[in-house]
Amino acid sequence: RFKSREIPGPTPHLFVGHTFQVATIKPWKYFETLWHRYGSMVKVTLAGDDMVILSDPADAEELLARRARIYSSRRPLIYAGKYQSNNLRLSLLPYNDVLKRQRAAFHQMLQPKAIGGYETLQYTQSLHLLGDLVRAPSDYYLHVQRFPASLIFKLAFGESMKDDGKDLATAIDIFTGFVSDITPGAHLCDTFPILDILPDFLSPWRKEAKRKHEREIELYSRLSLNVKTRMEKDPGLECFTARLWDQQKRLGIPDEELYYIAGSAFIAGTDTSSLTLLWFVMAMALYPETMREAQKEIDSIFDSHTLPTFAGMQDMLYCAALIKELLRWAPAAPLSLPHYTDADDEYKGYKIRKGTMVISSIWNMHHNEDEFPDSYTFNPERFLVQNPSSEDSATLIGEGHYGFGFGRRKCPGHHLAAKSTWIAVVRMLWAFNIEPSKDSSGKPMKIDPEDCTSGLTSRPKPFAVNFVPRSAAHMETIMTAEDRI
Ligand code: HEM
Repeated sequence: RFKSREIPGPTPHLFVGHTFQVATIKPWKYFETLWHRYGSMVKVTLAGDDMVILSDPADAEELLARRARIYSSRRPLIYAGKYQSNNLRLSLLPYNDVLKRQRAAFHQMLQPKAIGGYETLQYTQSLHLLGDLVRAPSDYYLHVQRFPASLIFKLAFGESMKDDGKDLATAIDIFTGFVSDITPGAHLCDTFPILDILPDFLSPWRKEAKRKHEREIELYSRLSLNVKTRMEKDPGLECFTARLWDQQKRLGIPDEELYYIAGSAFIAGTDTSSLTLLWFVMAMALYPETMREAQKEIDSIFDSHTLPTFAGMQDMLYCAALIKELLRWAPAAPLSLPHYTDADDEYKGYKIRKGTMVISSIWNMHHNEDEFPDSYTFNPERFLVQNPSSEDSATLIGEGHYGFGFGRRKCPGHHLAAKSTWIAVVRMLWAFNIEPSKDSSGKPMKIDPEDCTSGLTSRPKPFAVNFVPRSAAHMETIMTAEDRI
């Protein structure tokens, strides 16, 4: 059918292809070795299915953005079987009408014009983060994750997340399960669909998928129905789920789909944003010079009696560069999310078949030494530009790296993520020095960026750091501001 050549790649094993190599931990590391050996387009197979790994952003731009008509699909997990999560969860939907209406709903909530209205909430939640860090600095790992979770929870459901931590724990559990389920090669039945014909008693994964679906739908439906009840008393209630209920009839959204749209916002936004902040804490402990440089800039605008606000954002070029570098150095989703082709295609003389899984390796793109010299070092200076364009800072934070993906499936939350990360980072650096903890002999304890989780997203495992207040005046400002709300 094709006149063109096959994309280079390692020779597949009989029947299983590269299933067992790809499924090893940190697949982005395996793909990094393939990139160095075979070049920026590599093909591997999972038991007959093609997987193409892109390591050059120009190829990803051409295929996933310019040829988006062919390259924007996704595939439900065979593993999840008949459970609704498969055909309702935005990030797994093929390119169809359900996806278009879900993305339109997300766009309404997350477009730049809308997120300007969320600043007050970003101030309150980041102030709570500072307060938590003053009261219990050793629990930083939890506080830092709680900040985006409580922010997005309030945006999605119009109320504060309960203090008992139960909803947060369930959410962390849901996205931890999801990111491991969707990792290429994670479940054998997704690699060998033939296994799906086995009866239930030989298919333990079906029971597990059912249990996960029930827990998700319990959380999402409880929260969404609660919004509906509150809207009866308060028709002007402002939140994403309230707008979804308003539009339900017009857009023809069934109840279960509505629950999943609301829940997806919470889950997709929380995991990526929270782990990005954990990487930030690690970067500051590893690169104290960078921390001091950012603090110099922050101090030139906000004294110890003034909590940082977005008013300084446009002028704080070093902090903007630091956040870009954070998204480059530690991409939340090192392999983005897979895109699937809906038709045969040819590119650069290579054949790409219908049904191919196309992976943009953000990890490899961010380690291209020509574009990012000394790429394993955290160095915001690489993003410092003399003449920034007139674009707003939240837009600028999303540029110059590939951390939010490509084309029609690009992250719809990137403006919100840029601003939330900015306020949390700037306020933490304004208030604290972040330092590695010392062992009993007074030596700084080892912090290793390689010690991180593996899956679709990657977060550093807990590491020992101290949040040291920069002055009594800073702490006083935090406490007084918290008392006022
Ligand atoms: C630092 C924070 C974040 C990072 C690094 C990030 C990164 C990504 C990436 C790489 C993708 C896949 C893009 C592709 O397929 O090409 C994605 C998809 C997605 N993101 Fe984000 N994201 C972040 C925050 C958020 C937030 C705050 C929200 C919502 C409140 C969100 C909602 C989504 C959704 C719904 C998708 C799936 C889109 C689709 O399948 O069409 N993300 N994100």
